[in-house]
Amino acid sequence: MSGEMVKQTIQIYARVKPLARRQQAGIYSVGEDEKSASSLEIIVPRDLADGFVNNKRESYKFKFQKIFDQEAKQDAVFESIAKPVAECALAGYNGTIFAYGQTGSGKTFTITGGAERYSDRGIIPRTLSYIFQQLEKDSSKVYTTHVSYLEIYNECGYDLLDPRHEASRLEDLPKVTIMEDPDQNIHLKNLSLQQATNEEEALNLLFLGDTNRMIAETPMNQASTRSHCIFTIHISSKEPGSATIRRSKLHLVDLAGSERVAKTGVGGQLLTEAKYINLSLHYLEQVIIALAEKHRSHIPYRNSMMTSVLRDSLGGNCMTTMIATLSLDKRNIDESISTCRFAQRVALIKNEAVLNEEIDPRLMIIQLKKVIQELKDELAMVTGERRTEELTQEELLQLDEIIKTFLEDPDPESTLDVGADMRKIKHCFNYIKQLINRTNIPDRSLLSPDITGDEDTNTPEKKEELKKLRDLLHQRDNEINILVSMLKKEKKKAQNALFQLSAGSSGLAVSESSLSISLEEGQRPSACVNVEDTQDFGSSVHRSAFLPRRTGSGEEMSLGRQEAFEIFKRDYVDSVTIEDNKQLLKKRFAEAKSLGEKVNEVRNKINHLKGEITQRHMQRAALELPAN
Ligand SMILES: Nc1ncnc2c1ncn2[C@@H]1O[C@H](COP(=O)(O)OP(=O)(O)OP(=O)(O)O)[C@@H](O)[C@H]1O
Repeated sequence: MSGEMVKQTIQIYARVKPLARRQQAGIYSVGEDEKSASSLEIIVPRDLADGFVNNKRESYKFKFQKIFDQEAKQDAVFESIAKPVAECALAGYNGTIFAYGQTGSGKTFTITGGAERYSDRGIIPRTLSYIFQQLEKDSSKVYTTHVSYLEIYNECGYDLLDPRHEASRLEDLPKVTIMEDPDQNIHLKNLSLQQATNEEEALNLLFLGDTNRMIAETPMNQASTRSHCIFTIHISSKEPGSATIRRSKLHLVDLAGSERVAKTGVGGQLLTEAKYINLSLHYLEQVIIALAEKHRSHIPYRNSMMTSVLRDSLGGNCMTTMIATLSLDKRNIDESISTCRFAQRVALIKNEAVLNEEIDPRLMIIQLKKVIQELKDELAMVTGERRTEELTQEELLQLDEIIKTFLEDPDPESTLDVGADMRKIKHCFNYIKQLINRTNIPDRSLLSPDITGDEDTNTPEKKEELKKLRDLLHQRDNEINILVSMLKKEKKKAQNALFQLSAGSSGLAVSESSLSISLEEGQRPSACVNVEDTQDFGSSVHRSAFLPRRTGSGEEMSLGRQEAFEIFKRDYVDSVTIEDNKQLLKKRFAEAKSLGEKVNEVRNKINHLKGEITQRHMQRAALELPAN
């Protein structure tokens, strides 16, 4: 892990549920006293406090990031609370949003949503929709998304996406268990990660999980108020060709109802453990108390499954947000006060979210292999150890290309760099030796005037002549260079023309003919180059252009070349990029295909309707005729 870190306390929000018709309103007010905070004041009514020795406070004030009052709509809640967390998850940070409150206060409504109206969709479907919209827009990265849906009931974990839910009783399903690795990372056994490539697939998984949650619920077992549900979106992203992968998890958590067995006194004195309905919420509170205390080294995460699963979200590597759901009618004032108190403690917890980056091992291996080869070559040079295995066909072709470029380069400063490999250096010498041997220049003194040792060259006239001849040679060299570059241009033009020609006849022919050119060039044996050949740059192209076209080029490649091509494909540094782009292309193709199918369907419908209309017209015309 590396990269940037964001330190942030857990953000707390409150949401007040609208009053039901017969409920008596409690007294509270929402104040926007500061720029980045709001406050909620709850007044304890006199009649509730009656009967006690009344020296207790009557008004309680709590601070939240923002308070959503009764009329707040789902889209506003999503925009303020969930969108920023979803953005962080897209950027590679972990995020958690959890709803905490008493039974019936609107946790499920806020996290999942109501089923009656589309506008009642909660945070999970809206977040999925937002995330997939963003992924569609960003073609600079390759994204993979998975979801998982965990239910914790009575300290046992269940996979809500397990298809066996329908047929089996909850007790018979395999339990999700916690495993901890040596680095203290939590892994969940028996919890499935299902890939979702688009919003629809992800929503189907959410519905499947919600259905499974309801199946397990019987009148005797009001699981939803007693169980915790954690819907997790797992996102991984990578730039094509880059070795770095970012992974993030976004937990959307609907906790169990937080109410206590016996109502607390209005003052809210602490109750003993036994009075908690839900022991795991008690342990959650313990963790939060421990985290809020300074200098506490031991945090009791392990006491419950829920705190173990959410360990990263509480005082760890995560951007966490809590929504306190409140049912502020008169009867629930004390529960609301205890929910708010809990939230105030949660707000003290500091998290440190780091960018979750890791290196893709496939690309790392390719890069390291290259480095190893370079080091081996250098080592062989230094130790004088000879490398005996023959250079491959591919290496020889590459070398010839480098030598040719070097020889053609008019710049006298240019160097021939083939790396620290004795075999390659030898090959270069051989190449140049053969080149010289094959140039049948009659006057050898022109080739290397300094080593002929001819006495006559010392006379002033001879010297003058020699200088002239050298100048002439230099001039000729320049002319040759100009001609060579002209030829190259012509070659390119010819190739382009060839391309256009073939493209005109069929798209496939283009790739075939261009392949035949490269093969033709590649076939020239590297050791038999002569000056005539090297200067006849255009010839191979022209020749190949009129050669019969190869069909099924792959079959006609020699075994060695085919193998070399496979190796090249595998080891080419951009192979992963190409692979990634292929995947993207495949995805786009599938999208285009399904759109095409839809268009066809609609077209068929239109045709069908047209047919019906024509028939109606005819019927009507037939009816009207006798009347006229
Ligand atoms: N903001 C809201 N607007 C409209 N209806 C709401 C709102 N909040 C909650 N409700 C309704 O109140 C009822 C109870 O809410 P919900 O089931 O979300 O509570 P809960 O806190 O999840 O309860 P439990 O702990 O039993 O799961 C539901 O019928 C829900 O539709």
